[in-house]
Amino acid sequence: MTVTIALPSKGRIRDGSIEAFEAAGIQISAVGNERSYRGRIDGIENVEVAYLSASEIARELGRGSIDIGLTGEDLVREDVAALHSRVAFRSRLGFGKADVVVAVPEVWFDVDTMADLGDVAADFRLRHGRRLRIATKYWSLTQQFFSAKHGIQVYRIVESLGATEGAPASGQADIIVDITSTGSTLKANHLKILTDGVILQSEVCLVEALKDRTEEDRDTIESLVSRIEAALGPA
Ligand SMILES: Nc1ncnc2c1ncn2[C@@H]1O[C@H](COP(=O)(O)OP(=O)(O)OP(=O)(O)O)[C@@H](O)[C@H]1O
Ligand SMILES: O=P(O)(O)OC[C@H]1O[C@H](OP(=O)(O)OP(=O)(O)O)[C@H](O)[C@@H]1O
Repeated sequence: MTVTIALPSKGRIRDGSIEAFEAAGIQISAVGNERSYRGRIDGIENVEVAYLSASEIARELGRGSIDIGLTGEDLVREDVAALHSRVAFRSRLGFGKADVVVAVPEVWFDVDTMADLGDVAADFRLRHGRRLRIATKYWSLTQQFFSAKHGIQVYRIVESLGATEGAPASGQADIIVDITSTGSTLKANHLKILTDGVILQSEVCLVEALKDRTEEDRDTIESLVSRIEAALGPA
């Protein structure tokens, strides 16, 4: 059998992923020409490398169509349903760090916590004739955090696939749930993070799809995981 390992083909976590493999002494060579989206690991016969986008890696891990992948924890937690039965986070790799946060307009002076926001959400329809709108691409993380964790049930998610921080100013939403690293985009858009509004501290992880495997494939995976862990640290 063949073990398929997926690495980001582009974007902000691509270079760090390649460096992680180099640090572990794992050499990848392209199959076919230099622009090929498939590769092999030198010295290990039964491994195929697939280059996919960060969010495709999360999705394919959930489907079990790849065996291991390097991608952001936020994307895996957002995209994979029944997470614990489908994937295992094997190592946290220490790069691609960013927080998924709840942010509200700075001018909401009396709203600093999720409890304050819960009060606002409860009164919103009475005051404004509609539910509180949250702009985000993180539907699932938002629902888990608002409904399951904080018991806030009355809100509406407005899907936003880009420039989410602009949604409150443009009137498309009231508040946002988005990723932040330096905080400068939030600041530029006059938004503040609620004091208990950090939903997830994400970073790039080495993630394994949970499925039945031959002993040889399991050994191959364990050997790759331990080489990367030795170079970059365990989960
Ligand atoms: N400042 C940041 N802004 C957005 N994402 C960040 C940031 N810092 C780290 N990340 C992480 O980078 C990952 C997304 O990377 P990137 O946006 O490059 O992917 P992509 O290839 O564009 O994704 P897609 O699969 O949607 O095309 C996420 O896991 C995210 O948590
Ligand atoms: O906290 P900061 O350091 O300001 O980073 C956060 C911002 O960076 C990303 O957007 P980016 O402009 O990179 O575009 P993208 O949404 O296409 O990834 C992300 O979506 C946030 O908007």
